[in-house]
This record gives sequence, structure tokens and C-alpha cells, in this order.
Amino acid sequence: MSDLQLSYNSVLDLQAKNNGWVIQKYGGTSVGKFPEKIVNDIVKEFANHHRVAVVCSARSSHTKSEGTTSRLLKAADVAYDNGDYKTLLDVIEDDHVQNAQKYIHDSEILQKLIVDTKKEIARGEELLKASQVIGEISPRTLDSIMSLGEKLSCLFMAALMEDHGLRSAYIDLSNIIPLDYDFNNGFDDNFYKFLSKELGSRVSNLDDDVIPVLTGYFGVVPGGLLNGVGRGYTDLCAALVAVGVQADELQVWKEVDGIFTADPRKVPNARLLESVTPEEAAELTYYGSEVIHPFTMEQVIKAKIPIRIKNVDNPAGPGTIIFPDNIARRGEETPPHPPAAYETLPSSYIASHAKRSATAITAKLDIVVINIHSNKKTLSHGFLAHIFTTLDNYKLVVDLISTSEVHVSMALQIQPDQEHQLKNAILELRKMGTLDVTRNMAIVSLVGKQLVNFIGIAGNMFKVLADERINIEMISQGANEINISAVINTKDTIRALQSIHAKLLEGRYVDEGSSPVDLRLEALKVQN
Ligand SMILES: Nc1ncnc2c1ncn2[C@@H]1O[C@H](COP(=O)(O)OP(=O)(O)O)[C@@H](O)[C@H]1O
Ligand SMILES: N[C@@H](CC(=O)OP(=O)(O)O)C(=O)O
Repeated sequence: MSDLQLSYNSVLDLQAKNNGWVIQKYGGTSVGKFPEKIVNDIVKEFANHHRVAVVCSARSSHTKSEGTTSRLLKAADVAYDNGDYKTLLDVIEDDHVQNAQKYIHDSEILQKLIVDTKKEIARGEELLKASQVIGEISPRTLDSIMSLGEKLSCLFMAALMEDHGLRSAYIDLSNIIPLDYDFNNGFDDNFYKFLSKELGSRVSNLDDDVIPVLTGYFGVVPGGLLNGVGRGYTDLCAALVAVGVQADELQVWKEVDGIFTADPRKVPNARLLESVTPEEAAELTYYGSEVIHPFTMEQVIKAKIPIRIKNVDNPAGPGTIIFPDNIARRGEETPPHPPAAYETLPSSYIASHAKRSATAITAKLDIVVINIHSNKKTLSHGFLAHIFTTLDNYKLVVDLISTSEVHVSMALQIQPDQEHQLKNAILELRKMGTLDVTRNMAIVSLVGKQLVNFIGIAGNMFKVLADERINIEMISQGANEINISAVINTKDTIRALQSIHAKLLEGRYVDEGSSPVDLRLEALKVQN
């Protein structure tokens, strides 16, 4: 175990004596597959030393795309199209009732859970029926329909805890934001402050031995939670609870041991990272490795609360810590020194770490590249603005862009349900110049806080691709300088990930650890 790991654990142990809070967020598939493990091996264990609050997503028995949230969103679509939404609701009801019967042994707890489940589903049905009659589903209504997923999942988890001898409290957050809340400034700091305070007070008022189980859905927001935050909003909810109670740690429990140097399903040699910075975690999520919702981190980190990604199926593993490499944790008696400025490090040190230059590699699929050659000799005034306005009108987001005097290339992720929007956007963009569209592409991104410091890393990455005879359609270095990306053909993705990983993330230097925090520790050693 590294010094860093020890120091994090020791802070937790220290604070355990004060019975500080640990906030645990469970994803939909974890609730679906491992509910008893969550209660017996994780919640009960942590509750021995900490106050624990649990935040759950909607249940998925297999994958998120077949989970309750996806089914509810589909039901809303079907209702809008005047179709049979009732059949979909029946599937959701059967799934939850059967799940309750499978896991809950006490007949009184089981009966109550089934009654509560059916009551919530009946309310969802009313909403869907009303939407069908009116012929409209507002973002607010869609949010309320979607909230059913988290309500059902949390009713079940709270009941399961009671069934296993714990005291629990089901907390429905769907009304936590008052209808008259002034949202003039959107999701600003005041909103987050308000929400974390409210969330904090809901859990702090409970008896010490009661485990709050909070719906990760946290109320109606303007424009809708889906538009404002997007799927994965329960991560943000858990983060705000952590801030509200000044938790010792926010834990995001998944079905993977933590954050790896690459998706372990695609790169068998991928290594578990001890720690990554919030910027790296956000970048990895954005560019295809669904690690944690990017909004989650800002507020938690401001409150100096570390985030730990852990595996429900391997609770004893250390997980990965997300924390900045340049600020001290709350509760640390002797804050670590800030990392040495790179330029102040001895050249021998820089040379010996020259290969430890990236943290992880990731890939984003379903990418379409649009090239536009302007009709004019140079890009005229308003050309780019017009492109972005058009894409925005069709709710299309550009992941990468590169421009020359008369030419713009853009890479966008297009999900199957966005094809129609893409088609219309292309029709409009064609008026601006010659346009060609390349499909079946992928963005491969090398992510690392240190990338900015290592000259030549981009060249190395592109050389690996060239050696593998992988054609590069577009390249880009992210504005924040912690990401170097290349657009390639989808069929080459796995080969690209594995070869870049082998050349730039494996080997003797990397084996010693390559995260920015490791770099900081090394830098401190050099200084002392
Ligand atoms: N760099 C990475 N580190 C860890 N997991 C990754 C990475 N890139 C992609 N993944 C994938 O992300 C998934 C996230 O875990 P999972 O528990 O399935 O998510 P959720 O809790 O959101 O349902 C894993 O299946 C893993 O294969
Ligand atoms: N249930 C919601 C919110 C969520 O946070 O999901 P997950 O925790 O499984 O990423 C969704 O599927 O989008």
C-alpha cells in the first residue's frame, strides 16, 4: 500500500472516532444485481464506524439501457405518440414486485413494500395518462415520470435494510426544491448551497443509528433534470449530500474496482489507478469512460471531501480516489505541500519520469465527422457562429473541432435517436459550403494532468497509430491541455487503445505509478 493510500485511510480511521458521515452512491445495476451485498457487506460494515447515508439510482437488472429509467423515458415517448405505455409500466411493476418477493423475507415488510410500489406506479400512470390526453410532455412532467425509478429503487433498498435488521429511512427528494425557487441564475453556486444545506438537514435530523436512503432524483429544475444535468444525476445528488453534512468521504460504488488506465473490458493490461484528479475524471467520463458525472466533483472538492470509486463486488479493494493534487484534505493535521512547480524539479528527475506522461486512455464511439469547406475564400464573419447556432438548434454537441482558413472539421457523437436531428442540421449546413460526412468513427483520447509538461507525447501517440497503420481523420489537443485526441475508424478502436496503452501506459516507469498525485509524492521526495 502506498503512502498516499495509507494517509487517506488513516484520515478515515481518525475521523471514524468522531462518527463522521460517509455518503454512498449506488448505481442502478449495483442495486439490481447486488442488493444483499450492499446491505450486509458494505452498509453494515461502514455503519460500525461511521454515519452512513445511501443514495440510489433507478434499478437495472442487467444494463443501464434496459433499466427502469430507460423504460420510463420510453414510456413517456410512447404516451406522447399515443401508444400503449401501460404495457411498459406493467413490465416495471412486475420487475419490482418480483424483486421484492425474491429478497424480502419478513411478510409485513414485503406487503408494505408491494403496496408502496404499486401506489407509486399508479401515480406514474396518472402522469402518463394526463400527458397523453394533453398531447404534451413538458420537461417538468418528464422529470416527475423519471423520478419513479429512484423512488421504487429506494423504497426497496430501505425495506431490505429493515429486513436485515438495520433501521432505515426512505427519503423522497422529489419535492426538495420549492416550486417558487428563483432559478434566474441557473445552476449557480447559490443553488448548490441551498440544495446541499437542505439535503444535509434532511439526513442530520435522523437518529444516529438510522440509515437514510435518498432518491438520487432531487426535484424539479427548470428545463428538466435530463437537460440540465443529464443521465447520471444521482452522482450529483450524492455529492451535494456529502457537502451538506461535510462528509469524510463520498463513495461511488460501481461494478468495477475503480478507475483504470483504460477500460478493462477492452484493454486486458489496464491497471487500477490509486488516484486521479477531478479534471482527469471529468475528461475520462466525457471522452467515453463513464466514471463519474462531471458535475459531481466541483462542489465536493471545494468542500475538500475526497471521492472514492469502489466495487460493490469487491468491497475490500482500495478503489480509486478522486482528489486534486494541489490542495490539502479537510481534517488533515499537516497539509501536504503543494506539488513542486515542474520547472523547479531537477532535470534528472524530469528525465527519469519522461515516460510517465499520461494517466489513462479512453475511446468514445458513435462519432460522425462533418467537414465544411466554405464557399468563400476565407472563413467569413459569422461563419463559425452560424455553424454552432445550427447545431445548437438541433441539440447537437461538438466534441472536437479543428479549423483552417476555409475549412472546419467537427467530430460529434450521434446516438441512434439523434439521426433525425443530424439529417436536418446537415441540410442547413450545406447552404454554407461543400460538406462531407464520415460515419463510423471513434475518438481516442489520451488523458493526463501531466500531458502539458511532456513535449513529444502527442507525437508518440500518433506514431503508435501510424506504426499500427491506423488512419487518423482528425487530431486535437484539448484546450485544458490534459487531453490529446485523435479521430479514427471505429473498427480500429480496440487496436488503437491496446497499442497506445502498451507503448505509453505500460512499462517500467509506469509500473511505479503514473498519476499526478504520485508525481507530487515523488516531487516531495526529491525536494527533501
Ligand atoms: N478507465 C476506466 N476505468 C474503469 N472503468 C471503465 C473505464 N473506462 C470504461 N470503463 C467501464 O465503465 C463501466 C462503469 O462501471 P459500471 O458499474 O458498469 O457503471 P454504472 O455504475 O454507471 O452502472 C465499467 O463496466 C467499465 O468497463
Ligand atoms: N437513474 C438515472 C440516474 C443515474 O444516476 O443513473 P446511474 O447512477 O446508473 O448512472 C439514469 O439511469 O440516468
